[in-house]
Amino acid sequence: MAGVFKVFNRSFSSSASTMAQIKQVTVIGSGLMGAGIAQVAASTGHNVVLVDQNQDILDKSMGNLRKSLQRVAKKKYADDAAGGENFVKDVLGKIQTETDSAKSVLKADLVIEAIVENLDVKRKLFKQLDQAAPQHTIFASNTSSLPISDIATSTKRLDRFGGLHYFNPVPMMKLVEVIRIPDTSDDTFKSLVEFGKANGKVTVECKDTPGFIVNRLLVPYMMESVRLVERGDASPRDIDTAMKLGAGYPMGPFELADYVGLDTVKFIIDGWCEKYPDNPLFQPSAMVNKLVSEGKLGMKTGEGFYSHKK
Ligand SMILES: CCCCCCCCCCCCCC(=O)CC(=O)SCCNC(=O)CCNC(=O)[C@H](O)C(C)(C)COP(=O)(O)OP(=O)(O)OC[C@H]1O[C@@H](n2cnc3c(N)ncnc32)[C@H](O)[C@@H]1OP(=O)(O)O
Ligand SMILES: NC(=O)C1=CN([C@@H]2O[C@H](COP(=O)(O)OP(=O)(O)OC[C@H]3O[C@@H](n4cnc5c(N)ncnc54)[C@H](O)[C@@H]3O)[C@@H](O)[C@H]2O)C=CC1
Repeated sequence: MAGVFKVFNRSFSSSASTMAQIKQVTVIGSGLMGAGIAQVAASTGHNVVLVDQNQDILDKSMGNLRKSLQRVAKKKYADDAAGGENFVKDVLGKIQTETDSAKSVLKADLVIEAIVENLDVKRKLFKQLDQAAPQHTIFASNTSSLPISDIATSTKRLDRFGGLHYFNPVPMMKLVEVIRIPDTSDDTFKSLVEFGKANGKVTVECKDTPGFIVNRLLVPYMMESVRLVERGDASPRDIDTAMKLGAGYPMGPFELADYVGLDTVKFIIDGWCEKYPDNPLFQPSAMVNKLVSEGKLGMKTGEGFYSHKK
């Protein structure tokens, strides 16, 4: 689409190769991923507005973000405690919090959505943001498993829509998958790639295909792990040990599921089961469903497949 839109008070044709320079970033959802994305964006010089449903959630997220920054500072400023403290202060100073999502996007060059993995909720949010955000604002979703097109069609800015898929924990994981839909303009796509690189990440490009690259391979592996347990073939602990020591993975699949969050895991399984009803791998997992119904969501609640209580 070759429309004309405003970038920093200048008019550009979206068909010209002039990328929007991204300085102001709004991150919606301040959970595991949103807080990590906000941290990395602010650490790399961007001004960030971090949004969630209420101030209590935001305060808790900012507490976690501060702890994560302190871990980074400890390494980066190993011999310079004052430098480390300044680093943490400077980064925190670049992050504002907000509970009104429409207000949060008024100055945004880029909005990254990292809310719950539910298509209707994401569409409802983007429809509202589309009316509030300036013309030039690019929208991106961090979805793990939903088609970007299904989210983007809730807006009228398909040419300024794409996927930016970060990995957990965002400050440590080096990859960002950049997803384009057929309508994503070249300028939008380039801006998203440049933003990923400006975050200090390696970017890979992928079409809007289920699970993109990493989750297309990771989800079947994790699903097969839970099937092994459900068939009584091996225990979660032995599978985790086997994959760490036999395949060199930093975490086994059950440790990783607890790390990702079993609520998010369940959203992914349920979504893929609905989309691929004939694939036995994506049938609901009784074990995951039981844990979620008991509120055992993994590390975030202190218990999942394992106990994480200190
Ligand atoms: C099986 C059940 C059924 C499943 C159903 C299937 C559903 C499918 C679900 C798919 C989910 C997909 C989600 C998604 O979209 C994509 C993802 O993100 S997948 C997750 C990808 N992530 C990983 O694979 C993580 C693997 N783990 C690791 O790389 C390491 O274990 C980790 C870096 C997390 C921790 O390292 P470790 O050595 O184990 O522990 P330390 O605590 O010593 O940390 C090392 C080092 O790192 C620093 N650090 C760690 N976390 C942070 C942080 N959040 N912030 C800042 N710094 C951090 C820490 O300080 C240490 O630094 P040192 O200087 O070395 O001390
Ligand atoms: N957990 C993981 O390892 C990964 C998750 N993702 C994706 O990132 C997204 C977020 O996942 P997590 O951070 O794990 O979830 P989370 O549950 O930790 O955080 C989600 C946050 O969004 C907030 N929220 C929900 N609806 C909202 C709304 N309408 N407006 C503002 N805030 C809202 C919630 O209050 C919560 O704080 C999902 O799409 C998930 O699939 C992507 C990569 C890895």
